[in-house]
Amino acid sequence: MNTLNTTVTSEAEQPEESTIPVQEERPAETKIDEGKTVGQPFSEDPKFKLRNVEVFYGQDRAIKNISLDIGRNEVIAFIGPSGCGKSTFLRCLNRMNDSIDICRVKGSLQLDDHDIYDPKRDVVELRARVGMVFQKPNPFPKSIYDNVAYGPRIHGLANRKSDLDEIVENSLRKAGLWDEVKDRLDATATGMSGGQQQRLCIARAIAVSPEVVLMDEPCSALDPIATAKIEELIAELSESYTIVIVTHSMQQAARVSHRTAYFHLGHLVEVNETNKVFTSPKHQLTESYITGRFG
Ligand SMILES: Nc1ncnc2c1ncn2[C@@H]1O[C@H](COP(=O)(O)OP(=O)(O)OP(=O)(O)O)[C@@H](O)[C@H]1O
Repeated sequence: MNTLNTTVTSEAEQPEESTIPVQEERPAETKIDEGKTVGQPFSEDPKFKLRNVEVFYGQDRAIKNISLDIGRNEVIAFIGPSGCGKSTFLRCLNRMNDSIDICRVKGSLQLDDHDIYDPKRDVVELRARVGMVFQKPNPFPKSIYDNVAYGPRIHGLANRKSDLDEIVENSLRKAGLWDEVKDRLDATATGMSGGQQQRLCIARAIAVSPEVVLMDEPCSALDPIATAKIEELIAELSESYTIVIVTHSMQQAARVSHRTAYFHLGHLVEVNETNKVFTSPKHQLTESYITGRFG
């Protein structure tokens, strides 16, 4: 994991600029070459192999010829200024963009060497394998137990009540929530704190045994203590799952991810090991962003 700033602390306590050491020499790359990403966008034996990906909203091209591998059991952070395409690219990975009528995805997107956009693909099954946690916790207005049991029930993962109980308990344990809720599993989930609700959403996502968890700014609605809990959880989950996290917090990217990808105006400008991105960025746009000159 990164060597920059491993202590989990609140963003409020740390101005973004203060912990980012800046290299003495300016990065060599200055221009954006469409389709070219500096650093290490490719890996051996990737979980996701994404090539020449373009995403259009109507006539507008939001993602511009991006190629990237995402490794197995890797935590990769997507960073970049608002509107640069991080969420759009993330949502391609489990076809969440399908629900937006004007959205069109081009290029080759493979999960374990199989086309994610194959028209014959079962999208419900895809989303069980590639789960998602959103910015705002969105538990169902049901009990804590039923939130976690929902996915396993619809996917037929448990034949007996005792099997379902076991899945619910294990998922809540992995999400670091079991001890807080074990005596009130029948209570309604919407009565929990924001941080608890977000951990419940993580438990719900992992209850169907996904291989990948996508997280779109999972801590942006949480206080520093709840944020720290989610970050600890990401570190634990990374032993079993591939995790892709969109974040506006560079400290968070530095704390939780192995690699960081810097997006700019729909381009993937730079990808590298997280500590390299933050200590010796190869592209001037990355450097400008991480040193707070824009974004
Ligand atoms: N549903 C949509 N319809 C039309 N355009 C959209 C839609 N969603 C996103 N866009 C556009 O696509 C571009 C990329 O947006 P996206 O939300 O992916 O960026 P982002 O980097 O995640 O931004 P933020 O950090 O603000 O969440 C922006 O220009 C945005 O306006």
